[in-house]
Amino acid sequence: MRRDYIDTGYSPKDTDLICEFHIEPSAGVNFEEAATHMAGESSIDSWTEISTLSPELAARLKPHVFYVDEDAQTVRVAYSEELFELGSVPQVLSAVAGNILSMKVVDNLRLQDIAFPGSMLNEFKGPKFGLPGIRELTGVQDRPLIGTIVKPKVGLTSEKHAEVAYKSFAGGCDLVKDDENLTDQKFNSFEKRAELTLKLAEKAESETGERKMYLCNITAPTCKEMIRRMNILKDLGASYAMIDIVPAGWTALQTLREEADDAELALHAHRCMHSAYTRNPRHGISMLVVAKLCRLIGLDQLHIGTVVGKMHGEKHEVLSLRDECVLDNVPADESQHVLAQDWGRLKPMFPVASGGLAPTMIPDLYAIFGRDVIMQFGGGIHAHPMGTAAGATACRQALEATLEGVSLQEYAKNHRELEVAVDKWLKK
Ligand SMILES: O=C(COP(=O)(O)O)[C@H](O)[C@H](O)COP(=O)(O)O
Ligand SMILES: [Mg+2]
Repeated sequence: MRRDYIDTGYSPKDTDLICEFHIEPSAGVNFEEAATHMAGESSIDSWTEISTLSPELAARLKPHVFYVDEDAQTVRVAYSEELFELGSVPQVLSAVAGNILSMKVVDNLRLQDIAFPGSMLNEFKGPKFGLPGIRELTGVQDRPLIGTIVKPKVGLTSEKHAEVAYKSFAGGCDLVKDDENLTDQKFNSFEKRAELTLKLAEKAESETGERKMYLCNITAPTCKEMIRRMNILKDLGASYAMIDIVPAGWTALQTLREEADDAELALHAHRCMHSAYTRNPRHGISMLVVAKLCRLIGLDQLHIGTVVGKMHGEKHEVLSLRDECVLDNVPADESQHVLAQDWGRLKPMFPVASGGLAPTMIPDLYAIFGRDVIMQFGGGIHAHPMGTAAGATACRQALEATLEGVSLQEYAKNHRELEVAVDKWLKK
């Protein structure tokens, strides 16, 4: 292992890929030793001196640990772009989030953020629709979008699934999605579900005069099957496809983005399983990195948390995720371990807030996110005492009240569905 990776006098080149790590050395290992091993193992080196690593090669490709803050247990590393297959997310992760997470010299190690150089951004398509394109597609320009997830998560027949989706659309939802664990089960085959639900989405469109988007889950055992399902949606006239990004994997996402380009399908990124590596603030990979990789590859909308719902995610973290989705230029924020990122030509993604939400939380959600958010209510719609359609209507009424600056209680006086939702969910 070379000893010259710590290099606080180094100023990163514009073409360098920069990573910020949280690093906790194991007992008996000093901080710089751990950082040195981490830098070497994530680039060109091994655990011991290797005769095959010539000084010339090392000088060209060695990483530079240019920022070291032992008190904050934080280092930043600049990597030459030559170390990477510029258009490959899997290869980047194999380098900067691969072996190093397993090393004995650290007790904990977390990849907090990656700042991508322009040379890498140019290798990726980014979102095809993105936030502006989704507003175009749905015809909803000046308010948050309201979505639901058909519940129960799984178990309904295709006919029943389509019926629940129709009621959600008719009641006022802009989007209806499959749940993350519904793909192609015997009780509800992908093809039958897609066909029946898209037909009823169309019916709801003609009845309501509003665009109605069905997000069918194309997560599949192989990329070939995923693409076949995507093409079925395209042939059925769908506008969207949904994918479980973590179980499906990064190669699948890059394949999907390539194939979806001609299919003109907006891509909804469900992030189930992300907590396997994002939840521990001391070890793993941050959700910020996941979000940035999704924008780089080109998903159009991404779950980022709710602050007020059932899933973990503090407000500052959720807002950092929101900014990374929507801003063209993200400023550095040391307190949140966010590196500066210029997104160049890559479009913004639509943030999605979902998980444990009830219609009565809409004022809080709007206060947190503003207009550019997709608010998704699963139980919050399908547990409404008057049924699914009323649950969706209660969400639209709560949103109308919020946008008009009227309290829910006031607005509920002449909006029955909201009144029932307030009785059920507003903390007394
Ligand atoms: O089905 C739901 C929410 O259903 P419900 O509204 O009934 O809780 C989603 O899978 C979660 O939002 C995922 O969490 P996250 O959005 O944090 O990834
Ligand atoms: Mg779900």
